[in-house]
Amino acid sequence: MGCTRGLLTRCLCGITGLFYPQYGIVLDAGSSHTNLYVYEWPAEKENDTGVVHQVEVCKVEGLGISGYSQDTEKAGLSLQRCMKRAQEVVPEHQHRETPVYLGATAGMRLLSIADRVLSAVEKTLRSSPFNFQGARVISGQEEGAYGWITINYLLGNFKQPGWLNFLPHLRSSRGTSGALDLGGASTQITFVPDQEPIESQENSLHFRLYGKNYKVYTHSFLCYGKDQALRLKLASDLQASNGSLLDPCFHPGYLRIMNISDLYTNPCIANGEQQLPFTQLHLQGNGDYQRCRMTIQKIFNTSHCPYSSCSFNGIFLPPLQGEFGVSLDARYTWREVSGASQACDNHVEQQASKVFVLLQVKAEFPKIKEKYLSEYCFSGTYILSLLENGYGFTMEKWQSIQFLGKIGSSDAGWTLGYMLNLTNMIPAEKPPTRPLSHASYYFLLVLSSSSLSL
Ligand SMILES: Nc1nc2c(ncn2[C@@H]2O[C@H](COP(=O)(O)OP(=O)(O)O)[C@@H](O)[C@H]2O)c(=O)[nH]1
Ligand SMILES: [Ca+2]
Repeated sequence: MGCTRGLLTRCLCGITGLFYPQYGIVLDAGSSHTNLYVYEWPAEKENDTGVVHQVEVCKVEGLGISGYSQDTEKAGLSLQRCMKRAQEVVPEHQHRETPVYLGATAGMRLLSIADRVLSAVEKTLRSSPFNFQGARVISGQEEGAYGWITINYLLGNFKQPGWLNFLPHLRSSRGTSGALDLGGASTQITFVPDQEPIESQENSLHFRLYGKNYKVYTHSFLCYGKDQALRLKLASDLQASNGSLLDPCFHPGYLRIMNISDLYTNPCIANGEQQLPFTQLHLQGNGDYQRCRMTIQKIFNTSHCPYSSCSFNGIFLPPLQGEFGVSLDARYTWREVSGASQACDNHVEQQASKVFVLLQVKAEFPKIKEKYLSEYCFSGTYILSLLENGYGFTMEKWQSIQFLGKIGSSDAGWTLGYMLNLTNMIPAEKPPTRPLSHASYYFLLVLSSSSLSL
């Protein structure tokens, strides 16, 4: 319908344009995999809180984009299937106006040739019909901040009930939730501490959202995502071994042979390869939850703290306060956390029961891919160690932790917060409460103009 003719059609266009939901696309290029998210919101409410929601998630097949460093073209090609899926989800007449963003996280922070991979990815995204808005490596601080914004936006914690505007002195400082995100190559902790000031500048964020100021603490531990943490642990265990390891963090019956060079050609592991008199690691599982905790404990250096309080490796951490949501990737880990001691602690008397244990773990978690299943003992035990020994979540504070997969229809994770920020959908000031919504305002306008022209 052409929108250039008379007032009435122009207004009608205005109204129908308001009724079209709007869309945004974000690709989360993680160290182990990429997910594409499509978000939707009603056009006339975009500055309200809690109205943007996820309508599609497409898991990109293959590696995380940093895994294509030897063949960067494939990094771009790997995204094509999900980009096609996004074209089916977003109505065709809105493709050109729909922004698409790609944010890459820790896997790309660790890659020296990240730019080459990003330019291959950019080529694919530019060739799509959407409005390409950039592909970049986001910082650990951004990843923590946007994860915090996502969780609190979806929980409605930025929404101040309307009646409080008439009694500002009574305005409830409705609390916000802390956000914990455990990836494969990094992990983030973000929350509003009670204690002021935040002693280290690099951990301090200031937000003004919907008319309220937030002083937020965040830290991203590069190399402490669960995949890199395993490498840190093995590199430490290796120093006191002759090339074969009985590892309590793997279930009995687990066998793995690794090239030492694969372990040490990784920016997370400080050099140590040349001192080793062997080139391969023979790893055999002999699951023991408590001993596994002890071998993991070694990768958290708590020997020095230049602040009033620290987490580990000399990083400032104010006293924990409030509720915490553990986001997305850790959801998988929650299954592992709840099954950790079971997945590790199978004292095995004889060969037969080793097979039984493996089958039992498989039986317990039939849908889980073999790759993840084999690391259940380690990854479940790792998140427990990270929370308790790394961050100091004592057992009673555990009640304050919610393992979040989705909040409503939307995955918890940094991508929604990233898009809200880039599309300016979180105003610094609270939008004026409109007596009428745009749509009803237009409708009345049309009604009055058509009665005039009749
Ligand atoms: N157990 C399990 N883990 C998963 C699954 N999918 C992804 N993960 C893990 O979740 C983590 C995702 O990390 P990712 O976001 O790629 O890395 P980041 O760049 O550090 O954020 C990795 O450790 C993956 O192995 C799954 O289906 N099951
Ligand atoms: Ca991630």
